[in-house]
Amino acid sequence: MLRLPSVLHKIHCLMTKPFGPKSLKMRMLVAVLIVIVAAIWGFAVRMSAVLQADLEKILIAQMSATADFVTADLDSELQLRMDLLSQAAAAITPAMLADPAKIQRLFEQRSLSRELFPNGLLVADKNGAIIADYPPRPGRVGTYIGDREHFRASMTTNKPYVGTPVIGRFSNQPVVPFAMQLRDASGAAAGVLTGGISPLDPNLFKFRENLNLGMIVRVVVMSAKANMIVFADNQKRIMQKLPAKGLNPLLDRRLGERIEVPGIAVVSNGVEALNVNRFMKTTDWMVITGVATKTAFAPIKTLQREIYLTALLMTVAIAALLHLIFTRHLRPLEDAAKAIGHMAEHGNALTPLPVAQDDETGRLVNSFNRLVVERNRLHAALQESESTLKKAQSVANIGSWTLNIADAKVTWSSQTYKIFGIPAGTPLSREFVLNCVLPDDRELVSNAWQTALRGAPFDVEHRFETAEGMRWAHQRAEMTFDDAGRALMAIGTAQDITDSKVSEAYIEFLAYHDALTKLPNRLLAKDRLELAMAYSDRSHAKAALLFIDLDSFKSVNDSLGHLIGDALLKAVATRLRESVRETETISRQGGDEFLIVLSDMPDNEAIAKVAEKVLENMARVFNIDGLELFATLSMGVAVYPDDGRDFNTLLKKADTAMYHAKEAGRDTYRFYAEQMNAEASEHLNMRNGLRLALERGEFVLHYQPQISLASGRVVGVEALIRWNHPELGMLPAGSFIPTAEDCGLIIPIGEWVLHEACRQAVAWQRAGLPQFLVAVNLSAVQFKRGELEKSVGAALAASGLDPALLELELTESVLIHDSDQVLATVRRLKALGLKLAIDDFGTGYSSLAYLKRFSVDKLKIDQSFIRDLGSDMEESAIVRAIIQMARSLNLTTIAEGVESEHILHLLRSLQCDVVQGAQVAMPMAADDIAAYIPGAGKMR
Ligand SMILES: Nc1nc2c(ncn2[C@@H]2O[C@H](COP(=O)(O)O[C@H]3[C@@H](O)[C@H](n4cnc5c(=O)[nH]c(N)nc54)O[C@@H]3COP(=O)(O)O)[C@@H](O)[C@H]2O)c(=O)[nH]1
Repeated sequence: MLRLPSVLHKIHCLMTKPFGPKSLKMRMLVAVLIVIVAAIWGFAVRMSAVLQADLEKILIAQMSATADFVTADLDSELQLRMDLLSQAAAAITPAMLADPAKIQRLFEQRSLSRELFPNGLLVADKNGAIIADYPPRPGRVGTYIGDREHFRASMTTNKPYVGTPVIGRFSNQPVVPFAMQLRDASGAAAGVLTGGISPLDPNLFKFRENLNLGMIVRVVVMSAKANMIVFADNQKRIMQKLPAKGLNPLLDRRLGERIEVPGIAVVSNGVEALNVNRFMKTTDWMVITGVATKTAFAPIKTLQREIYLTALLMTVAIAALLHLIFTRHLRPLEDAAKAIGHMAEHGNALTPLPVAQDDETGRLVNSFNRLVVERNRLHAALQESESTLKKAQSVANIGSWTLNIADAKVTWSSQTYKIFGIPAGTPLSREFVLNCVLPDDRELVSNAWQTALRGAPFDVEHRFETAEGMRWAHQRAEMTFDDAGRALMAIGTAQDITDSKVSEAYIEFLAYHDALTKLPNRLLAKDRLELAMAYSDRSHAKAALLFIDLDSFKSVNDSLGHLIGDALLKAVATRLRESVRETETISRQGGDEFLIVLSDMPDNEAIAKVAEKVLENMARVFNIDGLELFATLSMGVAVYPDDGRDFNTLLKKADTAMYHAKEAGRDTYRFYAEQMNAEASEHLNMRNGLRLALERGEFVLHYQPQISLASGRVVGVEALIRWNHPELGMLPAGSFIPTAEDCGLIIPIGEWVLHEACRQAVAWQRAGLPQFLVAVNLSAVQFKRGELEKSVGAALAASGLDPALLELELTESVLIHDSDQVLATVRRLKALGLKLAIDDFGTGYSSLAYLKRFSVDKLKIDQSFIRDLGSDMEESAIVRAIIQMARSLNLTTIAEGVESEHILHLLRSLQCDVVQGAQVAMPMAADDIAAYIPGAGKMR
């Protein structure tokens, strides 16, 4: 598309070069001049031609009249001589032929006109010998003329005959001979009478006297038969031969066809002449009268010159006049063109022009002015959109570029310079641009370019170096082609896609790796195990999958927070990596679970060695954020091909083996054994069973009494859930609570426990039992996911139990989390008026701070300390410290797992407040409590 300035420039050029080949004025001038000059000159030429034709006609008429006159005159002269000769011949009798003297006398008596035949008369006998002459000349008689043409012709005809001019044998001058046959008595030719006259004789060509031939008219008489000129104005030409055939086509035609036609021809003296011809009646002679055209047309030529000169003067005058008119009328147009040209050449802003007159030019300028207004509006809009585009490109980090194929000229937008880290304005070339591409990617870019030259879209991603390091660019271009399919120009964009490339790479990395530890994920582990299995098939070695689960990681997470938990996981990943060959794969499954893929293992012993090394490495203390932590793990091992031939089977079996390692006391590993499989299915069955148990009401609560050491009375009971399994009988809480926590069923189960315990407590009171606390265990899961306050409130409301008789047992890990949410929940629970006991106290991260903050009422010292109380000094010290600390905080202490009198005694000496355990009473059904309490009114 032409841009407006270039269009303006063209208009300007056309208008401001008035005599250039593209000048409108010149073209109009030339066009009008052609019309006028054609008319003038057409008229002049036509007039000149008509005049010439008319003059020609007049001349031809004049020539014709002259020719007719000359022909008639000459015919009359010849006829006169032929008649005279006939009469003379008739007078010569046959007898006179026999006696020539008589003929002589006859000539003398008759005195035949010498005027007509100045050259005299001759009589020849039939043999051609002259027998008489008049006037007699000595020596003439006896002369032979039988060879003359006129003699021979007359011997064959009985008519007078005009012969071919010859040179007279006696006069030695040209002679026109006349001849008449003489006959004998039998009428046969007996001789010839001849008479002669010179062609120069004025008596023969008398017309000369009667013709005012003037200077211009010429007369020529010629004999076709004799092929010579008989008479001519120019005497030298008399008896000359006629022009050879072809030299004068008009003459050839006249003589050949014997026609009388006027015409112009170049005659034998080289002069062009207009002439007419006539044939004589008395002989074959042809008379031509003519006039030299130069002379004849002289007057008309002068006239023609006058006409042409007038036409020329008129042409010049009209041209000048037209030029003046056009200049005057086109001036406003030229002025407008100059002004437009000025704007175009100097890049001035386009401004409307003054309108000089109300005609086509005025309308043109008006249209231009409207165009200027519209163009200025569009220009402003374009500038705005260009600036928006520039901003958008800058935001999107997109630059643009062009490449002219013919001269390899490259242009870059400022953003493109910025993207490639090259100072704006640096001269560019195709080579320079290619050199910006990282050497490794140049072939890729070149190939893409070559393909684009053949019509495919140019779309390539490549790397390039900048001062800040390697970056990625995405270049796209569209090519324009000529009609022959040759590439002309490429217009493209360049975008810095480094960020998206990095993200892409990270996303790709994340598809196969764990974001936290950067270890391969399950997918990649699967892939690696499959490679290891394929290798084993070839090498007859073994492969192994080690399933690792950290022991007690949950409590680390719960007690120290996720940040520490994450840091520990990363440190564990490093330890695992240190434990195996570099070629082995370590993978994180999520949470605290890891996999190790071992390949090329000769036997199980080698696999066990790796497992032991892992455990050994884990035994060292971890320093996480200044905290010294110990982490152990449980590991299950499945071996290929012994335990399975695919990833999923091996994973399942390694998982099962890992559970067995856990059950075996943790911090150990187990190879998979078939027996384990059955147990794993049992675990699975249990989940389903728990769900059904809740629906079918198979849960029951047993209650374990808690006795005050001071009073010996039952001060409380701990509600402990039991599953009355239809096939397996009464199952203890420890056998299914962890599974219920795992699968989330602990929420509805926990709610049931709360309702049931509260209901039972009220039932006991109603049955007249003394008041005592009912302690209900709460799982951390309930705290996190359940709506605990609602459940507790609902249980209290439903049962009508006094909240002061309800005690909730929480493990330390719940409180240690110390989040605002936990604090708020605990405070709201406490606000209900119930009691709070810390279960398993001493096993976690015991802290005085949270005990105060959460307004804890009771510490329940863990069984593990109580069990070894008598034998282990350290444990005794711990129990003592806990009891003293509790006293200082005004908290009640309760010892659980009291199994002997000895321990009971020790606890009493340590001033523990309450005891619970086999030594006192094992958990029992609700009905048994009613029976137990009155009897146990006082402890022994
Ligand atoms: N969230 C809930 N947890 C519950 C619930 N009911 C029980 N539990 C928790 O399950 C764990 C195991 O409980 P259980 O199998 O019921 O064992 C309890 C007692 O039977 C047992 N015990 C009591 N005295 C002795 C003894 O002298 N020796 C000995 N070896 N064991 C004894 O101790 C368990 C009570 O422990 P604790 O809660 O720490 O007081 C257990 O952690 C229960 O908390 C429930 O409804 N919800």
